[in-house]
Amino acid sequence: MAQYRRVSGSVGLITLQNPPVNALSASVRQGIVDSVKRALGDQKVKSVVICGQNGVFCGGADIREFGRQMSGPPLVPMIHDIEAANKPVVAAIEGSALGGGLELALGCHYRISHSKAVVYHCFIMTMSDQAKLGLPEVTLGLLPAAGGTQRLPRLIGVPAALNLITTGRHVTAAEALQLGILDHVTEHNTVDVAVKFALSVTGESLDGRRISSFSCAPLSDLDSLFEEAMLKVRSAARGAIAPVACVQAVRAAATLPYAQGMEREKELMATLFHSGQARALQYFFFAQRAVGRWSTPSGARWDTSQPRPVRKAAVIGLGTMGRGITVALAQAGLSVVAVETHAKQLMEATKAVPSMLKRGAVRGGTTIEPDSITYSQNLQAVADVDLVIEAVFEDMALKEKVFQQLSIICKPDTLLCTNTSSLDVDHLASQTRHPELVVGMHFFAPAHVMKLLEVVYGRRSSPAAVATAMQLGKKMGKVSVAVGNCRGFAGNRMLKRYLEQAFFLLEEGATPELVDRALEEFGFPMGVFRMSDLSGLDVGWRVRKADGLADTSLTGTSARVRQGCRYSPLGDLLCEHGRFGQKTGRGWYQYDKPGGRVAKSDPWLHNFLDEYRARHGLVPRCIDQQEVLERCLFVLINEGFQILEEGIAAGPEDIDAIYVFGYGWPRHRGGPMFYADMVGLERVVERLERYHQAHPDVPYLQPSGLLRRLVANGSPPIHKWRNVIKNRNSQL
Ligand SMILES: CCC/C=C/C(=O)SCCNC(=O)CCNC(=O)[C@H](O)C(C)(C)COP(=O)([O-])OP(=O)([O-])OC[C@H]1O[C@@H](n2cnc3c(N)ncnc32)[C@H](O)[C@@H]1OP(=O)([O-])[O-]
Repeated sequence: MAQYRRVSGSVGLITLQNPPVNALSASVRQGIVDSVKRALGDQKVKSVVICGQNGVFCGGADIREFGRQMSGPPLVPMIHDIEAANKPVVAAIEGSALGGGLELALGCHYRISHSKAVVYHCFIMTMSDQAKLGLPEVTLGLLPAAGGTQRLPRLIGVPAALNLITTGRHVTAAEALQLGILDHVTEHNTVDVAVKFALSVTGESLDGRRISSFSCAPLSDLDSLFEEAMLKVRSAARGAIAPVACVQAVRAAATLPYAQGMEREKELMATLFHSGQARALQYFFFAQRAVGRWSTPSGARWDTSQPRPVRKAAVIGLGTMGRGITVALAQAGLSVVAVETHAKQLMEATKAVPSMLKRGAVRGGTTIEPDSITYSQNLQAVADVDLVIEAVFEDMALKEKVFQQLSIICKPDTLLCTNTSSLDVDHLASQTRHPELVVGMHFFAPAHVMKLLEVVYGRRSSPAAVATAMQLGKKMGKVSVAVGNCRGFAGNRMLKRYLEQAFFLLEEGATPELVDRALEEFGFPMGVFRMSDLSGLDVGWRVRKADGLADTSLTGTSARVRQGCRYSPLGDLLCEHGRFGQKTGRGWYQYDKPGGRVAKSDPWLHNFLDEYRARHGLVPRCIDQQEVLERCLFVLINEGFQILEEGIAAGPEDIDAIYVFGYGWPRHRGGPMFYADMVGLERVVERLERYHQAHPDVPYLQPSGLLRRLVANGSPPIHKWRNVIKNRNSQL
């Protein structure tokens, strides 16, 4: 709803009231319509201010209403009536003006916002503008269809509007002022300033204040500007339709009169509104927030577990991961002790880390105090820290030793975290005096850039330990997802199945190019083989060797079988040929030099595959893209259901967040579990069964118990899966 009152004698003050972000629900829209009518009809009122309750102007349309039958007054005529008003209307923007919230402000005659100059946050100095403005609809699979695509280009010009609308990025009040979105910023109380301003413009002509009457600033080569914009969104969006529609809508603003532009905006929105991509992106919006409400099977929860304060942290091991973690901690304002026992590696890190920090500071517009990090070759340097993140080589014996030492050196209440990507967290905990203070913090490379953090709780991890790791992740700007302890945790455990299928497809006749093309057309930034070349084939090989799997001396049928299941030694054989991927200039593809980035098809690899198939009596067959997608994705999804069944992840949102933020799953497809829901659970079961019949030596193709149960329960929508997971006999 919206509250209306008269202030300072002649200003009608309309306050949006819909906590927490004053989203424009039906009742808020009705409240605005009623209040504007009242203000315009009251002769004592000479001007109007619109603001939001609790320091937030408006977070936009109420996303929860999108999937339902819309009721209440629509936004477009509501904003039109505000713009057409014969009394000045001023938007007082605190907190956020996003989506429909900014579109509402663009309908007002003046916009004033809050900007705070400088904030010192531990060692980092940031220019902090409290208000954030933007049109993020594209991130929800939509476009700003309450006039945003037509007013913004008229106000700030086509290139700047294209940038904001196609990326959905939020801008600070300072940038918004510079762009011309705002008329004024203040460090004082925004509503008070807006009321004073409203009094000062009473009676002034509004002719030059209605944005819909503006023309877009003329540009010399409009066609090439839009062609370029289209190419850019198509290459960045990888199949997402909303950015393309956004470009088309802005083009309408640049080429058509306002009324026709609005018609075009409406038409384009109609194509997006009920699309699967919009559903996926809106699901993902809420999924990201759901992962913050974590819980563990032992009863620890986000709202009852108190995190400990962490001011000083240590990182052990300054290889690629350790350096990235050090940077992420320093960027979060922590004091960091960075320990590396190898002198050469330490020396390299003392050069690399500051330059990574510098690059990050330039990108983020911040300055950083390099003294926040101290380097040491001696583990004793961690004696007084609150939390340690171990990032040494992925070797259990080495990690055991480190944990035993840490347990002696550190304060008794220091949290001990491991950045292992698959090893047993409970086993590491058992090496310490306080196993309840041990958790996994599984970062993804590069650790200072990638958004995902898997927080792995062990059997004995205390609620406070989990809460502390989750909160620290958030402080580092990560999406922290709490998962249980098992081999590979959630993400890598699912990935293993996906990789296996990709190898099997090669054995059966596919090429890396075919598999990668199918996955990239699906929306992954890189197919599985291009990705393996980038991350290095030797990483998995080392793990397989440690597990006793990578034995290429085996011949005959046993060469392709391990523990009674089908196994492909292709990756092991490539490594034996010294083909580790980009770093050696050869992998599943060839590169112009070691470290080269451009993957080229490699005739050697194709010959190698032919010979391999001939050696093992495998007759290559024609494999199409659909089979590639079904085999690779459905097996990964199936493992996801198994993970849910075992309680390793608490809900499908956790798995989807892990895959979107950590593994490049296209966001406009919502994540693997949402994708399964979209495809239809029955179909997933049917295809898995079919592939399992064809490949009985691959047990993971058998549909998981939970997947079958969901189908038996009538394939409920994804938001009801948790009920079935909780209640094994659920009939919903
Ligand atoms: C014709 C149509 C044209 C217009 C289209 C649009 O406007 S499309 C919209 C364009 N607008 C956007 O895309 C803006 C989306 N919102 C944001 O980006 C951020 O919420 C924020 C920056 C406003 C505040 O960040 P923060 O970290 O302070 O807070 P937080 O993020 O944790 O959210 C707190 C709670 O509020 C909930 N909620 C939030 N917004 C909405 C909403 N619009 N609706 C419903 N609910 C919303 C959120 O789910 C969470 O609920 P929970 O989990 O507690 O039950």
